Amino acid sequence: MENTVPVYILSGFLGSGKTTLLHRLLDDWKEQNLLPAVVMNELGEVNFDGMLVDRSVPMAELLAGCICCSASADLSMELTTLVKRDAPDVIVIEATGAANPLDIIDNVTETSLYTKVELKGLITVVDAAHLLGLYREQKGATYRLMQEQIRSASALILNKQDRVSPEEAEEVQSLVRKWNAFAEIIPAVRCDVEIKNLMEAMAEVPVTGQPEADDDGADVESQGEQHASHDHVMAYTHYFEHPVNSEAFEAFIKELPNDVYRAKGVLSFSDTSGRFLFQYAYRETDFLKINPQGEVADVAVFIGEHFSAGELRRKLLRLEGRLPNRPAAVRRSL
Ligand SMILES: Nc1nc2c(ncn2[C@@H]2O[C@H](COP(=O)(O)OP(=O)(O)OP(=O)(O)O)[C@@H](O)[C@H]2O)c(=O)[nH]1
Repeated sequence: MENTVPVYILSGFLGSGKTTLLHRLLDDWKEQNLLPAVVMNELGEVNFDGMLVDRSVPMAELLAGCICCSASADLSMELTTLVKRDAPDVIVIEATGAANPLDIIDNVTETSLYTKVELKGLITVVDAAHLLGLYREQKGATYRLMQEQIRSASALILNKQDRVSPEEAEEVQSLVRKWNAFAEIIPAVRCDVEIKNLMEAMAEVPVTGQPEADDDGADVESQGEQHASHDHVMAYTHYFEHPVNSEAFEAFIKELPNDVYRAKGVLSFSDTSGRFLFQYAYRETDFLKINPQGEVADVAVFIGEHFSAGELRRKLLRLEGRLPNRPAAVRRSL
């Protein structure tokens, strides 16, 4: 097909490194004088990742919902609008970490029936340490979703190699190979991969959206539960009215329950100047000093399963020196 815009999907569980890879892809395309466009999807109400993307990159945002179910009609519309309005050379879709890629594949291929887009690849970024942890625990829904994301990939980045030993790296690689016999597996730290090799590897593997069933029969089970696999994922967004003490905030993050597996936010601290983008993924925290453009509130999003949003809210209000006016649950129902 001529004059079609290649589309790449970035998949991978929450916090695995998709945005880290996105920046590397964008830099590479810009170096080649190509105009990339981005579709970003977040479970929360705020697009923190988008704040760090160069303003020259056309962007569509699908917020407060998962692209693979509630936002799927919007995805087609956003793709069509981007192509018509910005004429990009390439489009990359960063799905939420809770998304099942099969639905996104369906959506993009359907869009290509009436808009000149062509799905060229699906890159799944895997947090090697997190996957190994879940494999050892055989932990339910998240583990199955990760399997699904790995099976659908046309290239796999086995990221966060700095968090596993060489023996564990080998163990996780053979596990991933068992679930996906075709995709190139590229081990990486901070998704530092040769983009040219990544693109060439993907060109060899078609994106079928029809993962092979493996010998444990888990595929049949997970296909029947495509949406159920992440229905239980919830997000709580907290808007700050006052700066918080940085040490007290770090202590709060350290004590987050295991059911909160991802958090991000923009914060001002009472004991240090400037504003910070904070990231929390699988018990690791990063703070990056930033200077957001335009109006950006101090806000944090917490993502996980079955955690008490009311409890988090109360703790954060205490950190801010505000007393809770009323419990979060009551507030939502008004
Ligand atoms: N230790 C370690 N941390 C990493 C690596 N790659 C990324 N990170 C950090 O992991 C956190 C999550 O990275 P992101 O690139 O934002 O992950 P993501 O998949 O886009 O996250 P969601 O959009 O929330 O699903 C950030 O704090 C990164 O700096 C790695 O190889 N090793």
